[in-house]
Amino acid sequence: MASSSLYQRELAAAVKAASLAARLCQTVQKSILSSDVQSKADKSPVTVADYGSQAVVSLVLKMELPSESFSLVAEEDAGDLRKDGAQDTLKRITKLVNETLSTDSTYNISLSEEDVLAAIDSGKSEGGPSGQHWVLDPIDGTKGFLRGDQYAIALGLLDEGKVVLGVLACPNLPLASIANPDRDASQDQIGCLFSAKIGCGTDMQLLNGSTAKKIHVSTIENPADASLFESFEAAHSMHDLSSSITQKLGVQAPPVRIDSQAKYGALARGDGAIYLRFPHKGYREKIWDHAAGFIVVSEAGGVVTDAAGNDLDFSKGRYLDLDTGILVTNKKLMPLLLNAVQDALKEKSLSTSLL
Ligand SMILES: Nc1ncnc2c1ncn2[C@@H]1O[C@H](COP(=O)(O)OS(=O)(=O)O)[C@@H](OP(=O)(O)O)[C@H]1O
Ligand SMILES: [Mg+2]
Ligand SMILES: [Mg+2]
Ligand SMILES: [Mg+2]
Repeated sequence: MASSSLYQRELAAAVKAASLAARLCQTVQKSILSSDVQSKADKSPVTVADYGSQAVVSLVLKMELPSESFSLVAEEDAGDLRKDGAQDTLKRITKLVNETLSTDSTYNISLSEEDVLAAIDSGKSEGGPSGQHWVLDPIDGTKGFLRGDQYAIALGLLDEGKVVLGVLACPNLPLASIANPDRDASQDQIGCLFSAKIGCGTDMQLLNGSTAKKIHVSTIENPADASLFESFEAAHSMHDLSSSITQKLGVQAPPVRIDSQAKYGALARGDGAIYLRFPHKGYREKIWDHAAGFIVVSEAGGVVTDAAGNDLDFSKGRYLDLDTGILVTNKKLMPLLLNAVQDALKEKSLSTSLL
């Protein structure tokens, strides 16, 4: 067990940063305008909320931890916002950031557009195996955010290449199990925050501030009783491959498809027992898409590996170097899951070599 005071200030700062960023995202999601959505060079969407959330997290961490050196590896950068024609968008982001920070009575500041650009661009660190680095996905699941579905603000801290704490704010995740088709959605309390610190377990609280309780992964041992999470977007994970794996395992329930690292949070509290992610060939996973989710699941008693059963290595810079895909489940099911994955991958490579 790690000492309970280790990383305590950092965890409190991370919870505050992610909660304020979630507030900004909720404001934007309520009033999403098509002009708020831009397309990055790789055609993926980015919104005023992605930029605003990144600025808020960066500013709050710096204000809460003023004496510490600051390194942030984050998804977005302000390059497009500095271009001609982006002035109105930048104005809107700056207003949103100032309004969000002013909801916390301890902050009495007014940021300029240049301050906001600088806060966004402070996320350009390369990370790596030495020292401490914050890792941020300001909105994970931007497509889900745009659809009004699940998304997460995902913030982790690396120390000497290892994830030592993580916070996942999931503004649209119900408190009740997301995998239960019989739940009455109109009765749901919505908005969950997961937090984990190395050696200290995982907590969940309502985003609006209820007291935290410890959560644990599912104790299911028979794969027939397990349910599966996977990406909502088929472009992000091969649904046919996870379907052949779950057939081998005898999983009965249909897959639950939700966006973002909300899948890690839902698995950490036992809503489902397996999360499979198989990106199409050539895609390289980024550390911000997994760091917070990884520790939220690990500290809740779960296991996260690549498709060959190797631990994830967050010390290699902005990308995760891994074999084929990501598997998440409890300790009892992992050996069975690994066998099924290996079999399904062998069959897939045989069938493609016959084409
Ligand atoms: N081609 C491809 N393959 C795999 N993954 C990709 C791909 N393209 C994008 N991404 C990343 O997926 C992140 C969204 O997470 P999920 O796949 O879990 O959710 S979703 O179902 O796609 O909404 C998403 O995170 P955000 O950009 O933060 O939304 C991306 O980092
Ligand atoms: Mg993105
Ligand atoms: Mg992401
Ligand atoms: Mg993102």
